[in-house]
Amino acid sequence: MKLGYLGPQGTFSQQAAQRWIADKAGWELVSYESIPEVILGVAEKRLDAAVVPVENSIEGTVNVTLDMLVEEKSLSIIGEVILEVHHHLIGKQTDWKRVQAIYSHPQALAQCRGFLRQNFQGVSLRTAASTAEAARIVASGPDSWAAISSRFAAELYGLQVLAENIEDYRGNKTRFITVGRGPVKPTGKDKTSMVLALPQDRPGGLYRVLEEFAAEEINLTKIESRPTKKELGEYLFFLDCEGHATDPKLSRVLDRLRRKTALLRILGSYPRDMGEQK
Ligand SMILES: O=C(O)C(=O)C[C@]1(C(=O)O)C=C[C@@H](O)C=C1
Repeated sequence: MKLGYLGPQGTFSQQAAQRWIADKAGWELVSYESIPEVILGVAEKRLDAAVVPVENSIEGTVNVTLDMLVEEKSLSIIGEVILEVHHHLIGKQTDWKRVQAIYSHPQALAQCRGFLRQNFQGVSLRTAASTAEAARIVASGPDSWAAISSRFAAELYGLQVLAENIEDYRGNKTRFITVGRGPVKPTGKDKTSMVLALPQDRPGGLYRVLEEFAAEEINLTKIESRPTKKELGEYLFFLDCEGHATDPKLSRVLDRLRRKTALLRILGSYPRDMGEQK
């Protein structure tokens, strides 16, 4: 079975993918160059599943992942991995004064924005397809280039560490989801993700959705809105809650929501990552 991830070797996505298969047999990892390509790989059945980042504790949602989940209707979420993310400034040499360009993935640059503003004002910030790709670029470029990447990538691409743990807030975590083909059996410690649209713009529309979760005492773990892309001010709502869609309480809620929404799609019920969650 093939599990896709955002490569090249040494990305946080690879670490998350390795965590997801740690207790499973028969999976091999396949590297892709972008998040859309890896998700399409699953939709077009070249892959059995893929691990992709969906949100970060500092920078928020990875929009492309949510958008592709809506577009690719054959996909469902079958797992999650929460990873602690520590960024390091790495390069061919360790003198900060010689750094003229810093490469990284936009999410990583954003997670270290304060550090960069304080210490590298005026230095050119350049985006790369992933943190490991940034390390790879720096390894084959001049000494004045540096990358924001993981320690693992530094070792892999033969680079040195100029500064450690440069993320702007401690406890930086990224949540990844495994996108594949469902359904997944209940484990008793599950989470359900869904996307919905309200029938019309009227007072209390979202409240009437949320009251159903409150009535059954179901804990919501996330709510997020994304534009429908059709009309300014029109939104899709992404909700995550505790429980499996087949649990009696949650399936009662979902039945009632079907009558209260213009669109309701269950993106998946899957085991929660309890590993790094407090
Ligand atoms: O570039 C990587 O290493 C990735 O796996 C991507 C990614 C992301 O898009 O959020 C994953 C974890 C970190 O939040 C930074 C970058």
